[in-house]
Amino acid sequence: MDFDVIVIGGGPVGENVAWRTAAGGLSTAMIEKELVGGECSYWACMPSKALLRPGHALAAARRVRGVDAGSLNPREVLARRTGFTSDWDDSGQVEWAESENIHVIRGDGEVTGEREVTVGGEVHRARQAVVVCTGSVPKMPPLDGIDGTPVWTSREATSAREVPDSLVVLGGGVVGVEMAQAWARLGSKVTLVVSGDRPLPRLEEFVGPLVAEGLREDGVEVLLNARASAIAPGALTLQDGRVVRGSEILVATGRVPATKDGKPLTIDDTGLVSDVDGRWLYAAGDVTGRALLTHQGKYQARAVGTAILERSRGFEPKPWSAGQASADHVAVPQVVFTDPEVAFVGHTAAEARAAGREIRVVDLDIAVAGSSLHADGYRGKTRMVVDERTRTLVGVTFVGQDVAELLHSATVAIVGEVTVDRLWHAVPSYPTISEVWLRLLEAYGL
Ligand SMILES: Cc1cc2nc3c(=O)[nH]c(=O)nc-3n(C[C@H](O)[C@H](O)[C@H](O)COP(=O)(O)OP(=O)(O)OC[C@H]3O[C@@H](n4cnc5c(N)ncnc54)[C@H](O)[C@@H]3O)c2cc1C
Ligand SMILES: NC(=O)c1ccc[n+]([C@@H]2O[C@H](COP(=O)([O-])OP(=O)(O)OC[C@H]3O[C@@H](n4cnc5c(N)ncnc54)[C@H](O)[C@@H]3O)[C@@H](O)[C@H]2O)c1
Repeated sequence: MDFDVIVIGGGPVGENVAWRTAAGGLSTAMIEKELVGGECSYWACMPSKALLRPGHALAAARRVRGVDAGSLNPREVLARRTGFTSDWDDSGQVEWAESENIHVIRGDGEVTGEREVTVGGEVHRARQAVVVCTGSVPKMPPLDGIDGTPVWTSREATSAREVPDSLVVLGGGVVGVEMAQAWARLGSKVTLVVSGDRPLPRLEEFVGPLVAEGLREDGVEVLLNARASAIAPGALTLQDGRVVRGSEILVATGRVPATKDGKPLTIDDTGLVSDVDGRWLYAAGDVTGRALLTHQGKYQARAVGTAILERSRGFEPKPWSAGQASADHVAVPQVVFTDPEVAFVGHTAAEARAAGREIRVVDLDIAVAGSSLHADGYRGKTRMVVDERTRTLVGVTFVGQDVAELLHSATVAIVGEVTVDRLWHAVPSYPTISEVWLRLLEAYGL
């Protein structure tokens, strides 16, 4: 069949591209080989956060004197999680797509020529654009025995129907720390194997140790500088000869783009794939390797959808217009949903220095009236990285209970290029944790 736009991959990113082009009047098909809604809805963001939230609610209640906190009921927690995945049934999302005039095609889509996509032997043509939104897949480390050993990936870790007695988690990235805490709080005996000196190594250096401390308080054994060399059912061998055992082993050592060669599709800010002539092939989301995050992929999707529509009408999108994902370079926000929570946006101090910026770093404990009311003995830290030349923020990190909702303030400040002098006039309400902004600016010297 012929369409104006063909989107390959019906995850959150593909859905958003298709939604935008269909709403703009372009006939749009979306091809999905598994479940419409993608990784995020069924095996990633939603079920992982559903597994974490009950434990966080309980921990929060226990930190307020006078509250008689109960305990977790793992069966109910798992049932609530399953509710968020609609029991791995995508009929609701298919219904939504069709109600938005998106033509859903089931099957494995492949680009077989210019503006041509083949699904199950049937060739479809796109008059305007083909958009690749195929996401990413787990990356397996080169360990002896990895091929013959059944392991958990993030899929099993988010969809398991029972709490394993014990769990070994290999990899101290975001998936590793979130799933280690979720399953530990549900009663599993968890060992987290981290190859470096701290988990979350790409974040500000104070983040990983605080998260490791939180995990240890939940009974997780955190092994640092522990390099794995071999794997067998229920046993992970480290390079120093130690063997770590568990009823399941979760391999959480990163993801690779879902392309034939595992390489990302490099794009410009309108989503056009580099080195392809004719301006017809676009990509967005995890497959581009830009930021493996649902919200940022959906932002790219909105840019791609807008760019396709504008080009179909003879216009060229400009930087920072809705047709370009300009913020990808300056302000990608992310929350790690552990307890303590980690929320950060923009560049770390190390990244800013490496980029040659003249910066000033302000570090503070989160210790304001709002935090002390929020939880007895509240512990948290924050860092603000300021470009001294423009007096604007380039990065902000918060670590502590319930800091996630603080993050958007930092994102707005960075994207808006608000100077610290003007930020001074954004008065945080008393007594909220946002008062930490005032303390940061005072510590900066205002
Ligand atoms: C455990 C875990 C937790 C996460 N938690 C968060 C979080 O809290 N917040 C956050 O922002 N991000 C989170 N992420 C990242 C987030 O899941 C991804 O960034 C997001 O799913 C990317 O969306 P996407 O549409 O690009 O890809 P996907 O969600 O992977 O969707 C791609 C879709 O394309 C389909 N597909 C692939 N190839 C083809 C083909 N050839 N033909 C047809 N269909 C195809 C796939 O079946 C899939 O449905 C998490 C990831 C993991 C693993
Ligand atoms: N809350 C969220 O936003 C959220 C949650 C989960 C995942 N995600 C996204 O999904 C993506 C994938 O997450 P991830 O945790 O799989 O990847 P990651 O890249 O964040 O972390 C992988 C970790 O594994 C380590 N590692 C790699 N090879 C190893 C080996 N052989 N032995 C031991 N450790 C090894 C790496 O040093 C790294 O710290 C992330 O980029 C993240 O953006 C986001």
